[in-house]
Amino acid sequence: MTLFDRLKAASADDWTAYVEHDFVRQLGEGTLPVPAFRTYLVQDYLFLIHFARAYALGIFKGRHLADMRSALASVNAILGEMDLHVGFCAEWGISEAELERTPEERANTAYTRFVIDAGLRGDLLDLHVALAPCVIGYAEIARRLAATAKGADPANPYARWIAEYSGEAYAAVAEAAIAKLDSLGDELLTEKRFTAVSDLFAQASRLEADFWQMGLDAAG
Ligand SMILES: Cc1ncc(CO)c(N)n1
Repeated sequence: MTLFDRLKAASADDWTAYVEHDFVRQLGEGTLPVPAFRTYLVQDYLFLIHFARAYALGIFKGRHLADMRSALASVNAILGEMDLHVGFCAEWGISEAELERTPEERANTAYTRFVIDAGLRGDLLDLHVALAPCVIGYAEIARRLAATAKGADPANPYARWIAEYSGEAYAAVAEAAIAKLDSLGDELLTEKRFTAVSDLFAQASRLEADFWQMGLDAAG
């Protein structure tokens, strides 16, 4: 069993509330109100900036060159993908100026700063456990949606989002994150520490669910 599967099993209810959130269900069915998705997209731009900062912290916290290099590659990948995200936002009529000027929603602040704090206070294992629900969760969500008729239907307005996160490139990122958790666990996890690490995973999963809810709330 991977450490990721063990963490997921220990937080089964929080995990399910995140990956099967109403926002996700409506995204898959193509019924999600556009204002909910737009709010989500703008906030996700702001989220990704802090996500890059969290990986940058991984360079700082790395004990081995390999850890520092893989964190650097992640920072590069996220910053590179910001262009894609900006382009995707443009398709939804969201300009770069709007992305820049929109204030961060509190659910976004809570989540991103929680992850950064987990890494600041702890070590690389704490940081990667706090990051796991984001990276690995999106792959799991999109894979499930892509396997449904409505999720795979090009007429679904959210088909591109589903395709992006269910694609091979993102699946490889998620697989790497699962493997990274295992190698960090081998190095740093003790059974005594499991509860604290599991609490981080559960909290990050709840904050992901709040992030979806933020989108739904914006649609009223
Ligand atoms: C809120 C959130 N979680 C996870 C991901 C996956 O990278 C994302 N883009 N946004």
